[in-house]
Amino acid sequence: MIHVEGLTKYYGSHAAIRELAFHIERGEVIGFLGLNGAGKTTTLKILGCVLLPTSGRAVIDGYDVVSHPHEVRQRIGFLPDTPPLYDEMLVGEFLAFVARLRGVPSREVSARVSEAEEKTGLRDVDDAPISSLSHGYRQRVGVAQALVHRPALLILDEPGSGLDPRQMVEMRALIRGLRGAHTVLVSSHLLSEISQTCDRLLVIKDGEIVAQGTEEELGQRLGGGGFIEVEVRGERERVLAALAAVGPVHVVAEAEGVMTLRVDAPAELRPRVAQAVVGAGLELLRLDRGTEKLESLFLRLTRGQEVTAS
Ligand SMILES: Nc1ncnc2c1ncn2[C@@H]1O[C@H](COP(=O)(O)OP(=O)(O)OP(=O)(O)O)[C@@H](O)[C@H]1O
Repeated sequence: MIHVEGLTKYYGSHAAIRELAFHIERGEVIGFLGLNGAGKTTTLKILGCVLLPTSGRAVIDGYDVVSHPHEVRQRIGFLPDTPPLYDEMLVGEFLAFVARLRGVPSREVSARVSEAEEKTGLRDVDDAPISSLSHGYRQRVGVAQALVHRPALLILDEPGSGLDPRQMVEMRALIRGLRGAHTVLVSSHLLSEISQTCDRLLVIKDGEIVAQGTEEELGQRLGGGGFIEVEVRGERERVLAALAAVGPVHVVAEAEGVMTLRVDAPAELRPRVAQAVVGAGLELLRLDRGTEKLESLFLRLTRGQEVTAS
């Protein structure tokens, strides 16, 4: 769906991105991760036909973004870092306007607007002025305008920007709901924002792709290997003995007979942790995959400590 080769963009003498190369299959949901200034927006604007590259090639659904921008624009929906919303319009009216602009036949506009509102949870604000919406709802309208013409590819530049934690949970659910109908490329500077939403991650640092793969693969490649967090009630020695069968165990906290522990093992071994605890007659209070560590690994990667690129 997206094929990028040697993509480079200079602003004056400064290379915002250098020799980017990656490939995204149809139907994939890809997270594009990098700290502020890493080059995410520059890359996404080139893919969105908003900016021309200095050199290199980006091909979307078989069409080159430089030589065939019209064909590319028909196939993509783009949420830029600042959504292009008209404050004085009503939500439904705005989406209908965008649908017509993107060539949706008049008789289908109303159904497409309803479909976009349904997907993004905007039904209740169809007749609300855009100016009256909260930031979270404005971001949803930004996503709705990107998908109202049913593009094969959705490019979302930091859809989580400025959202509070509850709105962030809703945005993640929204993006998960797009799977199947669209290929999605979504950027963020925080792993936690897109964690568990994406099939694969592309990590960009100082204008270069420094790693790509699933969260699990990146964790392993970065030396993390993943870990499992578990809270158990029971006698200390029995708890430790039961969990040691799964992997190396570290006690994180202990209070009033409840132990919080970290087991150094990949997240897929959670069922084994559960079996070990319950099988030993202990009480399992909580069982989570450890994501904090991956976040810190990601920060290490993007802040510049030595890591092998994939
Ligand atoms: N119009 C411009 N003129 C000059 N330099 C620019 C321009 N736009 C971006 N840059 C520089 O290019 C680099 C990459 O910027 P870009 O906006 O693509 O990064 P980003 O990862 O999207 O970061 P952010 O999340 O802050 O937008 C940065 O060093 C930035 O300062």
